[in-house]
Amino acid sequence: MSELRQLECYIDGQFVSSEHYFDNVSPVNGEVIGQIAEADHQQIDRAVKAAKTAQTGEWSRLSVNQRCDLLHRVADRMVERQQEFIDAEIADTGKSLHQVQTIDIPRGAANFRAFADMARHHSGETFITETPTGDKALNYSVNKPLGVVAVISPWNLPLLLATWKVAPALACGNCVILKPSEETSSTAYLLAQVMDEVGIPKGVFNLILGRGKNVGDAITCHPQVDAVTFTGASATGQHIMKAVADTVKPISFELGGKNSAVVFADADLEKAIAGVARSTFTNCGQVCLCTEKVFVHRSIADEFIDGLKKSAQAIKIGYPKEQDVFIGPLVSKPHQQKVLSYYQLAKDQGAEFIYGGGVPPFDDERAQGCYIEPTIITGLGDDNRVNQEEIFGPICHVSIFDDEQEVIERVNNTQYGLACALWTENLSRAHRVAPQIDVGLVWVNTWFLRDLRAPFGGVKLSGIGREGGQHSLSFYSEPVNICIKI
Ligand SMILES: O=C(O)C(=O)/C=C/C=C/O
Repeated sequence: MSELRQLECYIDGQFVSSEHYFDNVSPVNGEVIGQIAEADHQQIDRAVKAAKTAQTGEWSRLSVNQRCDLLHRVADRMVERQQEFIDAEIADTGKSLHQVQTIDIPRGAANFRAFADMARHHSGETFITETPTGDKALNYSVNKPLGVVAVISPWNLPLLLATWKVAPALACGNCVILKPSEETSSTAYLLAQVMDEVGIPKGVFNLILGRGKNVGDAITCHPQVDAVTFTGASATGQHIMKAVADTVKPISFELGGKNSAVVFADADLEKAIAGVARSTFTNCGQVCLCTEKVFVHRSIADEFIDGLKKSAQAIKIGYPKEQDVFIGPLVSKPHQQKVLSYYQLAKDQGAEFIYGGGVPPFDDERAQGCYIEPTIITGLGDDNRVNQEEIFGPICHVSIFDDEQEVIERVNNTQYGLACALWTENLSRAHRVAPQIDVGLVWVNTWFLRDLRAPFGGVKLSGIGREGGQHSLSFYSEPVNICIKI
């Protein structure tokens, strides 16, 4: 961990020091665990220019197979260094060892392998054309890289979400400027080391560190940045969209959510209780796909709520590496204050607290951390701010419904449209209801079960576009139609 005491930018194949640094603070106990560089605009310009130059250098002369073999080597090296990635992700986020070992870090290498393999089969289209006037032509398309892609990644699943975009961007032949969240830059720094060790040509992958407010626009608005892909808060997405509008560059946004879980009377109640507890409290509620609204059928409401409360009570909160810990702290003091402000709002609005509502009474260094209690509330209307605004913490509001059409309308009563989890053992109901929910992802009798080939993204305030499988290959490429007169 000592080498993570000072995180540097990686520009044009070199780790470079910066004039300014800011503290990396542990969310477990509030201690300063290191320093993070803050790039200046000259460094950002150098990184973008290096990426532009690399675009027409050795990287562009590699075959797709050579490029994808290199990305498999990146994955291999990440696996070799996985313990360092695990320790770094935990140091930055405080999330549990179980979560980091089973979700965050394995998906880093998996993202590189998945997109390296998909890119090998990224094909074009071919048409033999005969026009009404008797002209004949061969029309085909070739896929070219966009050029320099800015990847702006969030703090909730740092390595998973950075590689979810860096992998396909590189697999499609682009060069990348990665700007991780200032809250969680350590695994991105290790990724830069891996790129360097594997021999990704200089300038192809660049790491720019710093606080979004100081470096974000300088990256996204840079005239030689050809595309922007961002996962994070909807408000930030709106800001980026405005900032880059004059350059008309392609954007791919996976933004906020206010996701529902619906438990029908014909659900397997035990599975639904466990599934909703998982979709609400995983990663301390800090996943864009997490459940914040639960709709349960009246006939099973008491039993369900009792079961969900017992699940919340059984959650062990503690040190990330403590045995059986399910959740650690929230990512930062400001975020803890934001989530607590919604707990207070719920209290002020007269919500009934079924469980939680405060901060765990740690009497040790964790009292200086960003811990918070898993919370279950009920009694607020669908239009209440608590039920309309993304909280991004371990809290859900439970509402009762009576019939299918009613609950579909209530689930869709939101500005967001990312994910939904339906719990029913009735196949017809599952297939009937799922398409009526205005989101990008519907899970039935599960949650966060992911196929990297499937379209991933949201509608309304939850984002623009889809990534995953062919959708990533399409976003990170420019198809060119070539027409040959024959
Ligand atoms: O699982 C994924 O590929 C993904 O993108 C997850 C996003 C979660 C955002 O908070």
